[in-house]
Amino acid sequence: MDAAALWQRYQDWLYYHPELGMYLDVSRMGFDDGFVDRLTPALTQAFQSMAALEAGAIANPDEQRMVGHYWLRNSDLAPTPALKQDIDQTLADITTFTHQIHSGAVRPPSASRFTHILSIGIGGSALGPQFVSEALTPADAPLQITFIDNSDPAGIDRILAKLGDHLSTTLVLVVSKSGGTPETRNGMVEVQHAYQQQGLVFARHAVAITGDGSSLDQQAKTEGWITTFPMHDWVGGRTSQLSAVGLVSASLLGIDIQAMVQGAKIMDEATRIPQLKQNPAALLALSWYYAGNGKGEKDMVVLPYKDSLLLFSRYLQQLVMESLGKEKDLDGNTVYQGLAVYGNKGSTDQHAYVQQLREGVPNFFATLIEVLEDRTGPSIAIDNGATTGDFLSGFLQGTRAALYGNQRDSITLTIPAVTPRLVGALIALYDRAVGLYGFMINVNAYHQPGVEAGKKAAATVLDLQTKAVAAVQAAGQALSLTELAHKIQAPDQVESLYLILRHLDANGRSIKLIGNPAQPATLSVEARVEVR
Ligand SMILES: O=P(O)(O)OC[C@H]1O[C@H](O)[C@H](O)[C@@H](O)[C@@H]1O
Repeated sequence: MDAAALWQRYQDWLYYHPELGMYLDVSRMGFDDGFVDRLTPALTQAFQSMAALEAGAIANPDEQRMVGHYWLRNSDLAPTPALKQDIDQTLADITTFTHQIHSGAVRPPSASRFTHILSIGIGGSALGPQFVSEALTPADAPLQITFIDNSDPAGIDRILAKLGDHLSTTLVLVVSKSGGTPETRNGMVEVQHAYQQQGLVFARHAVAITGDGSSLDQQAKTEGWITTFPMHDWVGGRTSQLSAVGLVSASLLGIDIQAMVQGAKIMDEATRIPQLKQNPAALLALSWYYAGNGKGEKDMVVLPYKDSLLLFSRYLQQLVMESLGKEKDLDGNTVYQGLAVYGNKGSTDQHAYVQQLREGVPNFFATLIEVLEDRTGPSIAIDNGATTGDFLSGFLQGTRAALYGNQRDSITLTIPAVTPRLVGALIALYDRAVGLYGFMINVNAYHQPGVEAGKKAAATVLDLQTKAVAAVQAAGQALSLTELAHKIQAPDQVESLYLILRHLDANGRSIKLIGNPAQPATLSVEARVEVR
C-alpha cells in the first residue's frame, strides 16, 4: 500500500472518543472489507450475547453465575434493587473507611496513623491492584503499598524485612474472593506470625476483602478484624478491579476511585454501541480475530510507551489468557482456544526482544500504547530541541513503521495521559473486548476450569508429603524410595516422592536423603536426627 493509501486507511479506521480523548488505530492490521463482512454476523451475535449478559443472563453456564462487573460502573444496570443497593453501599463504605484511615479515626493500637498497606492476594485479587497502584499512586500518597502475591517464603521475608518496624503501622488487606486460595492463606498466616513475633495484635491491623460467608470472612469476623468488604459472586476475579478488590487499596493510596469508575462507565457506554467502527472494543476483538485466525495463532505483544503502565501487560495476561484459554467451546467441542499475551514497555523492549518481532518468527501482533502527555511540567531540550518525550514518541512511531515494513501487524492505542479516568477506561475497554471476542469464538470467557486441575494436583502432592514423612519417621530405618512408595500405597508415585523428599532435604527438614544425587533411583531416605 502506498503512503497516500495508507494515510487514507488510517483515517478510515481511526476511532476517537471525544470525552476520553482516546484514539484507537487499527489501520496497521491487514484485514480487508471482505474479512469485515465475513465476521459481521459473529460480531452481531456477540453484541446480542453481551447485552443479555449485562441484563443478568447466566453468562457463565458451568458455574451458573451471572457476570456483573459492568454493574459496578453503573449500579442502575444491576438486575435487582438489592444488588444496586449493595454496589452503592460498598462504594460509600470504601470512601468512609478511607477517611477514617487517613484521619486516624481508625488507627493502629500503638500509633496515630497507618503508614503502610500490605496487600495479600493472588491472580485477580492482586494483578489489578498492582497495576493500578503502579500506574496511579500519587507522589504524596498518604500510605505506601507492598504486595504478597505468592507462597514464596523468601519473597515474604523480603517484604517483611522491607516493612521492618513499620509493621506496627501497617494495614493488612487480605484479598480473596473464595477466601480459600492457599497462597493467600499462607501469606496471611506468615504475616500473622510476624505480628505475633513483634508482640502486635494482627486483628487490629487486618481487613478482609472476600465473598460473604467464605472461610476468610468467618475468620475476620470471629477474630474481630478491623472490617470486611464484600467480593460479590457475580464479579470474576480478573474483572474485579472496580469492585472492593481494587478500589479499597486505590482509595487508600489517594487515587480518585470515582474518576476510575467514571472512566470505566464512559468506556462501557462506548463499547455497548453495536457498530464496529464506533466501538473500540469491537475493533480490538475483530483485530485479534484477524491476527490469529480466530484461533489465537498469533500472540499479542503489549508495549505501553510509559513506565507507569508497566504492569498493564501482566494484568492483561490474566484477563485475556484465563478468559480465552479454553479446551472446550460452549457446545462442548474440543477447540484449544486462547490468545497469548506478553509484553513489558517501550522503548525498553526495543533493546531486548523487538529484534525478533521485526525480523524473526512472525507469530505475533503488537499493541503499542501511546500516552500523549510526556510529564507534568516542561521538558528540557536534549538534542536539536527534541526532548526525552519526543524521543520516546519517535521510538514508538519507528517501531510501528518498522513492523509494518516487514508485514507485522500492530494496533496503536493512544491516551492523553495516565489518569484514574483513563486507567478505568483502559480496564473497561479490554474486559469488553475479551467478552466480545469470547462470544465470537464461542467460549465461556468467565470460568477457569484448568486452574482447578492444577490446584487439585498440588493438594495431592502435599497429601503425599504428609504420608511420606509419617512413614519415614515410623520406619526407624533407612528406606529406598520404592520401599517408601509401597509403604504409603503410592507405588506409581516414586518420582513425585523423590521430588518432595529432595525439597525437604534441601531445607533441612524432618528427613534426609542418603546416596548419590545424580542417581535418584539409588537414594534412600531416613528421619533426620535433630542435633542439639
Ligand atoms: O480471589 P481468590 O478467590 O483468592 O482467587 C485468586 C485467583 O485464583 C484462582 O486460582 C483463579 O484462577 C483466579 O481467577 C483468581 O483470581
